[in-house]
Amino acid sequence: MQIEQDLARLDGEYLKTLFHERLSDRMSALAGGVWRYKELIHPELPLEQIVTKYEGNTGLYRSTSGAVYAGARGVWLKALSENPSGSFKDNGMTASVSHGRWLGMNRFACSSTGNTSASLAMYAAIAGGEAYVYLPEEGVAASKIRQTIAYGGKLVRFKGTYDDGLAYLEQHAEELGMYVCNSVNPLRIEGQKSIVFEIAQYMNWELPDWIVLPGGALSNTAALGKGLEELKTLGLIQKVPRVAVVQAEGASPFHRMVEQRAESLVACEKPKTEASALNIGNPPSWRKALRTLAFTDGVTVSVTDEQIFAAKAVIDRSGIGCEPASAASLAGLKQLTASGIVDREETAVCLLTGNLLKDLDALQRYEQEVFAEHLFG
Ligand SMILES: Cc1ncc(COP(=O)(O)O)c(C=O)c1O
Ligand SMILES: N[C@@H](CCOP(=O)(O)O)C(=O)O
Repeated sequence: MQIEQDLARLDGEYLKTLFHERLSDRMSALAGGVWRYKELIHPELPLEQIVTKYEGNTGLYRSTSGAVYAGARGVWLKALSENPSGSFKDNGMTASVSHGRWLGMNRFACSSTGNTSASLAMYAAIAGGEAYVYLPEEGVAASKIRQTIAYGGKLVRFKGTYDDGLAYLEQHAEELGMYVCNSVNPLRIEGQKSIVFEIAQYMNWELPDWIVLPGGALSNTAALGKGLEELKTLGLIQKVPRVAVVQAEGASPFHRMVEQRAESLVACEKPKTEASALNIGNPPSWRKALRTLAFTDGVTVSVTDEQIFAAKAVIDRSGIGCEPASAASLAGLKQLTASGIVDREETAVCLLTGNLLKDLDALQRYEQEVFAEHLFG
C-alpha cells in the first residue's frame, strides 16, 4: 500500500536531515522576510536583539484588472498590507525597535497618521517596552487608533498634524528618554529597503519598467532609492526601474516642488486628503526622495481623492484590497499612462502600503458610490 511505502521512507536518517539541516533553518526568523537581508540592513546587530514578527515576505500578485484599469502592459501589486500589523511600516519598524533595544532603550515614540503608531505599539509590546504615540486629534482612521491601543500603545492626542507631532518629538524626545521610531530614524529606511530586495528577488532580479508608490513622509521613496542603488552596486540587477511617487492632491508639497523645479520644499500647512495616511504637509525625507528620483529618472504626480477611491475599488474587487492611501499608486499609474509618461507597453509594480481593514470608515463612506459609478455603471 502507498501509505506503508511512504511511512517506510521516514527512517531516522531521513528525518534528521530534513528537520535539523533544512527545516530548522527555514523556520528561523532570519531565514525569510526582512531579516534574510540582515547583512545589508545592520550587519553588527546581535541576533538576539532582533524584535521580529516574521514581517516581510509579502505577496507580489500579477493583476490583470490593474493592468486593464491603468492601461499598462503588465501590473503587479506588492501587498505590503500582508505584514503583521497590516502595513509596510513593519518592514522598517522591526529594524528601528531592534536597534533601540540594542541601545538599551525601552521607551519608544512616534508621531503618526495611524500606521506607524500601530506598528510601533506592536513591536514595542514584543520587545517588552512602552510605545508613546503622538496622534493628531483629527483625521486618523478609527481602526488604526483602536489597533494601537489594543497593542498597549500610550496615546498622546494633540491639535495639529503629523508634522507638528514630529517637530515636538525631534525637540523633546531626548529629554523624555524616548527613542524615536519615525522614519527620521535611519534604521526605518534600512528595514524598508528590504521591500525592493524582495520584489527583485521574487522577479528573479529583473525588475519592471516602473515602481509606483504613494508618497507622504517620503520614507518609502527614500528606502526604495537606497535599495535600488545597493542592488545595482552589488550587480544583482542590471536595469534600474523608474520610480513614480504619487501624492494626494490635498497633500502634495513634494510633487509641487518637483513640478516647479524649486530648490527646496515649501510645506503645505493644512494637508487634506480622505486618504488619511497621507495627511503630511512637511515630509522629512524629501531630500532623500529627490536622490531617488535622480537615480531612477523618476517622476512625481498628484491624484484626487476621487481617483484614489476609484483605483481602490479595482484593487479591492481583485481580491487583494488595500486602504485608501495605497490605492494612490494604481491611480497614479493610470494618470501617467494617460499622459504618456508611462508607455502602454511598459510594466509596473504598484506598492500597496496598507490593509483593507485599516480604514473601515472609508470603506463605509465610499462603498456605495464608488462601486456603483466605476464598476457597474
Ligand atoms: C498606508 C500608507 N501608505 C503610504 C504612506 C506614505 O509613505 P511614506 O510616508 O513613506 O511616503 C503612508 C504613511 O505615510 C501610509 O501609512
Ligand atoms: N503614514 C505614516 C506617517 C509617516 O510616518 P513615518 O513613520 O514615516 O515618520 C503613519 O502611519 O504615521
